[in-house]
Amino acid sequence: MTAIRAIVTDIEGTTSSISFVKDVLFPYARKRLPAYIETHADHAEVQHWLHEAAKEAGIVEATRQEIIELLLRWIDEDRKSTALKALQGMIWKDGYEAGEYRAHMYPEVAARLHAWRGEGLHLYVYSSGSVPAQKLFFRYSEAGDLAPLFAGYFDTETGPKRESDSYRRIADAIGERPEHMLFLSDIVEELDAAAAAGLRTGWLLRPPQAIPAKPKHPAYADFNAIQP
Ligand SMILES: CSCCC(=O)C(=O)COP(=O)(O)O
Ligand SMILES: [Mg+2]
Repeated sequence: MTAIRAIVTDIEGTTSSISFVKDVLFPYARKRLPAYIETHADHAEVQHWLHEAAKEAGIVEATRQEIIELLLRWIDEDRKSTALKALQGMIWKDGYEAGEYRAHMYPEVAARLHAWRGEGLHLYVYSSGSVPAQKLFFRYSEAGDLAPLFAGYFDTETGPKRESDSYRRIADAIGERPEHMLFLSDIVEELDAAAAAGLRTGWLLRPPQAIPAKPKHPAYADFNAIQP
């Protein structure tokens, strides 16, 4: 079998629990988003993402209040909007820096990432969370600063996670052939897209989820079960 040289990992449901994202990060951003936008309305980056959100919603002219309500609705719907994710990331920064939370890591993840890195594998992240949010997530993790382990980060600016072209772009960006790359995720549609681009796949089915008798992708209960 072709050697794996690069591992690309999803975050939510793969390295970390869905509940940390949904029950800690999303409510933190939801509570602070209206005030954050009001107080940062003259910041170029905030203006850019508010404009992108309006464009995504097909709104030609909107008041700031209407955009805020739109973004709050998208948080509730867990919409994987690049604009929303960028704004959420800016808000989460304050919470990490103030020590209000640290990113959850499943217990074996940090040691396994260190081991893979020690074996010479190159590690990357591909998540719907913005690249700045991903960097904060691994920098302020429960298992310490894991950010130095990663050679690169990709978000939906590279493309949607359920489209195979996104994985081809990641392969091009890191200069690796798809068959030497392993993509880890909890979402079958993401794994299908990665496999269609020629990547190897690993399906994380964290307990209490059961591993099916004939899984559609190689399936693992945790990172220790993966042998790249
Ligand atoms: C990077 S931190 C927050 C994660 C997030 O907002 C999200 O939508 C996670 O999606 P994933 O693609 O990692 O399942
Ligand atoms: Mg996921």
